[in-house]
Amino acid sequence: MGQGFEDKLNQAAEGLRPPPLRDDCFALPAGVDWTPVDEALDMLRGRLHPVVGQETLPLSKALGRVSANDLKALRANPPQANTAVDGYGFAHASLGDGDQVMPLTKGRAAAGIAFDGTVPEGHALRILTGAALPEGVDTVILQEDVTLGDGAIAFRAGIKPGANTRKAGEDVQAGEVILREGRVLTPADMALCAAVGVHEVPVRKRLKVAVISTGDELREPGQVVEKGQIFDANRPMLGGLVERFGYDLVDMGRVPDDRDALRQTFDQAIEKADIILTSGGASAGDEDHVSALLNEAGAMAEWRIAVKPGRPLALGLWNGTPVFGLPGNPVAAMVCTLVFARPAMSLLAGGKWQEPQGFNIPAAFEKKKKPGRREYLRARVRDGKAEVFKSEGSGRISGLSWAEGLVELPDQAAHITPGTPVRYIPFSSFE
Ligand SMILES: Nc1nc2c(c(=O)[nH]1)N[C@H]1C(S)=C(S)[C@@H](COP(=O)(O)OP(=O)(O)OC[C@H]3O[C@@H](n4cnc5c(N)ncnc54)[C@H](O)[C@@H]3O)O[C@H]1N2
Ligand code: MOO
Repeated sequence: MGQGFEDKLNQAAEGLRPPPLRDDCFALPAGVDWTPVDEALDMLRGRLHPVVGQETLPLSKALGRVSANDLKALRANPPQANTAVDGYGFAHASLGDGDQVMPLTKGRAAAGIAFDGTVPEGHALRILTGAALPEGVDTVILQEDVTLGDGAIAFRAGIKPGANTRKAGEDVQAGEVILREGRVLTPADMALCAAVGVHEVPVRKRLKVAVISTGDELREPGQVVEKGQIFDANRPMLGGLVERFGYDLVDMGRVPDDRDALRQTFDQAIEKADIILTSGGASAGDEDHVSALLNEAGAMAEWRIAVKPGRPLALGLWNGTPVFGLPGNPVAAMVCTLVFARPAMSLLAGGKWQEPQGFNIPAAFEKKKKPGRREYLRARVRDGKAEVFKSEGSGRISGLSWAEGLVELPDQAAHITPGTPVRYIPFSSFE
């Protein structure tokens, strides 16, 4: 290396100083448009629609599926007036004043075994819980409130008309809409459908979600690892979330930091899936091939969302199939999945936009938060207070496992001290 070269280098270096360290290395760069979380969510909400077809399933197979139509009751619940207790039934209008003594009619009414006949005025009939009210009965007295004699009962004055009975259709009327289109069927919904005679349900086909991990450093758990290599933690996590959400997981494995390999995997994934979730390579580094490839496809939006963790979220379409390029850091990948991909997938699956239900509880921690972005902290509730994980490091997977939900801190500045109400969202609220 000659003297000339060194002179040139010195000249070039003149005035060249390393940049000062920033006291907040997450400060928002000037001139970059950071999209607030709510704006990003509104955009997803406005732009996505169902992409899956329909099928009709027997009720027994419909748990967790998305209803494709409004469902109507084929029959009322209860279908006929019946008694809520074991006791004696009669017509209230036939009661005289004061305490009562009533002769019993022969026979009885039990659930599923109707009393065939009319109970004469001034008479009572033995009746068991769930039995349809026979002709001549509109009121039932609890068996504990009567003295049973030979062929007659005695009871105190004061029973109200209709006591201890359920009216036909008091819960659901025949023809009433019981569940709206887009409803994800719960075990309770199964009971409701069954009760009103709905035994077949038009549902959306299951959304198929491809999951891909990207990065040269990744190996499969159980494989031999060399220096610099790590086990792929995001894929089992994202696969687990997809299955919890009730979608079909299409596991596309790991792809190295190689644009052609990723292109091939995307091509294969869109044959098998309705949406692709990738993790890693979402920002704009030399090896961030997810964003580069989506960019190349011309249908890429690199969303720099004002959120922590999870700033780089690459959204794009690969031949019309949506791709969520999640950040590589596992904590960011999970938070972005819950906050952004979860409601988006729900719309694609024919369901409703999902607003996670959070609630305000006192903080058990202290934190000063700067303005300008929303923050999600790994959290759990103990003794009615929100505890947060000891570190906010985005690679601290143990904290994800420790947590049972997230504390959501608002976009603006906040100084949280123990006792300050904070919004806690349990993980279960995202399912
Ligand atoms: N100069 C800058 N560098 C980084 C910035 C920035 O703003 N300027 N943002 C940081 C943030 S925040 C995040 S998050 C990451 C996101 O980047 P990528 O999505 O491109 O992710 P990678 O660089 O591929 O990986 C990040 C990190 O996560 C590990 N990783 C990736 N995949 C997995 C996996 N399947 N299982 C376990 N761990 C995984 C990877 O090894 C890296 O350590 O960028 C920051 N950089
Ligand atoms: O905030 Mo990144 O999105 O560290 O994980």
